[in-house]
Amino acid sequence: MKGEKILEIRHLSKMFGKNPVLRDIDFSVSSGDVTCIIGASGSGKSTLLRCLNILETPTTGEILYHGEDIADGKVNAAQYRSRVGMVFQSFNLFNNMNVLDNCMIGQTKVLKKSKEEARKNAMYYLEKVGMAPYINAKPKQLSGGQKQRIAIARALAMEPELLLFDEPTSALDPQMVGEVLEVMRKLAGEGLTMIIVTHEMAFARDVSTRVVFMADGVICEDGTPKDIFENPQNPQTKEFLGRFMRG
Ligand SMILES: Nc1ncnc2c1ncn2[C@@H]1O[C@H](COP(=O)(O)OP(=O)(O)OP(=O)(O)O)[C@@H](O)[C@H]1O
Repeated sequence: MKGEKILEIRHLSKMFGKNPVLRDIDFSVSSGDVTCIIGASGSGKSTLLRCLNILETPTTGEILYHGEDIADGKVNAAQYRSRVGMVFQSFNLFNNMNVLDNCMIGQTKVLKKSKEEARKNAMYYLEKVGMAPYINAKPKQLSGGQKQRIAIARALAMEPELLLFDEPTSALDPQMVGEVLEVMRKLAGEGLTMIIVTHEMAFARDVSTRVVFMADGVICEDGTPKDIFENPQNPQTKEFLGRFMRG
């Protein structure tokens, strides 16, 4: 249901050794939100996203998924990830499988769907990202932009409640960035709930419903794209966006 709270993060901190990478993070995500997380390199954006996908364990704090703490080591990570999916910078496709099998395996193994149903579903989402003609190809035969569109179709085929994107265009050649952003823009338009860590400021400004600015492991500012891009309040946000505007 639109507006229903999906994730609530409370007092989340993460240390790598003695290095505090996330400090007292509080924020929540509701159905229909398209949240872009922006900030300088090393500010902790990817680490936060990885905590939300149980790829990192917070040092302290809670991550509540519909009220249940997923940071306590007790949840079934594969089941959770079928509800809260993730798209990675480096695609993470199975290179020995063709495109169709990449988009079916999670559905048959984790969701226990029949092959027939999984294939139908995979085709639907491959169609959506414009990759249906490539079902028999192996990832190594495809461009970075095509691989990322398959990774997105694979994640969508699980029909997640929330999809996390960790710098999905950072590993792509410039001419392929647009094709992936276009797919993401379409998904946002269709109401998919997304959290996107990105350095694509124009995308954050134009597509998101909400922008979170991070610096040094802290959320400095959290608001609408208009708030953040036209009237930032925090000096670090101003400085960061000023640098971006100057190119
Ligand atoms: N596994 C790890 N072990 C030790 N330190 C790590 C690890 N992962 C990340 N870090 C450190 O945590 C800090 C935050 O990294 P993170 O990748 O979350 O930042 P980021 O904002 O996503 O940066 P970028 O925009 O460059 O991807 C950095 O100082 C990084 O070196």
